[in-house]
Amino acid sequence: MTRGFYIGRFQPFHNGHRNMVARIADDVDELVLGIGSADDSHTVRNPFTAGERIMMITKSLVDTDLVTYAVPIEDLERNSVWVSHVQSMSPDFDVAYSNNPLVIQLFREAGIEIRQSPMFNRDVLEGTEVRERMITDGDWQSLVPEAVVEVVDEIDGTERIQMISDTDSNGV
Ligand SMILES: Nc1ncnc2c1ncn2[C@@H]1O[C@H](COP(=O)(O)OP(=O)(O)OP(=O)(O)O)[C@@H](O)[C@H]1O
Ligand SMILES: NC(=O)c1ccc[n+]([C@@H]2O[C@H](COP(=O)(O)O)[C@@H](O)[C@H]2O)c1
Repeated sequence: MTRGFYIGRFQPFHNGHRNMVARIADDVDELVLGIGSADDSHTVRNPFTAGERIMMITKSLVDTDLVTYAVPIEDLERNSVWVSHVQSMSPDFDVAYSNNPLVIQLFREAGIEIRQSPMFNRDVLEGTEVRERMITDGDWQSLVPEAVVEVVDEIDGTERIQMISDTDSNGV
């Protein structure tokens, strides 16, 4: 039995993430999805709470063969102890997945196997692009699983991000 760990902010969970999970499913039996920056929400870069992101992920992955767990991971001031922090919150895992250079470096230094995947259609499958389209009333729905559209609608997510973008000067 192999268990993987895939960390991301998932703001929101989009089709690039969904494709990455499908690819990871070829390697492992179980997958822990780490909800990064779990303590952040209601900003333009991190509009959704950890709980809302867990809803998006759980509902998007109901039809996968994998056993999945979503675990919130708060940010820390110290990168040097971040991997230990992740391990303290997550079920044990054999291999980690990320395309983020800092995350890759930190897992490597901790002696944990880390695998990257190709980027899927990265010109549009990017959280920043999805959030930008939400703010400008563009077509963000085609970039995310149907279940994410339903969750964003349930929580009035586009109204939230549009309101925040008027007051949060930190950009998308
Ligand atoms: N289109 C994609 N194909 C494959 N992997 C992706 C894709 N988009 C993001 N990832 C990877 O998924 C992980 C989590 O990504 P993250 O939640 O930061 O999304 P993002 O699209 O990079 O978002 P943002 O634009 O908000 O920074 C990272 O390792 C990231 O490189
Ligand atoms: N020191 C830290 O808290 C630390 C270090 C590396 C990554 N992270 C987090 O891991 C996640 C990585 O996900 P992304 O690949 O989506 O950026 C982010 O939430 C990021 O904040 C945190």
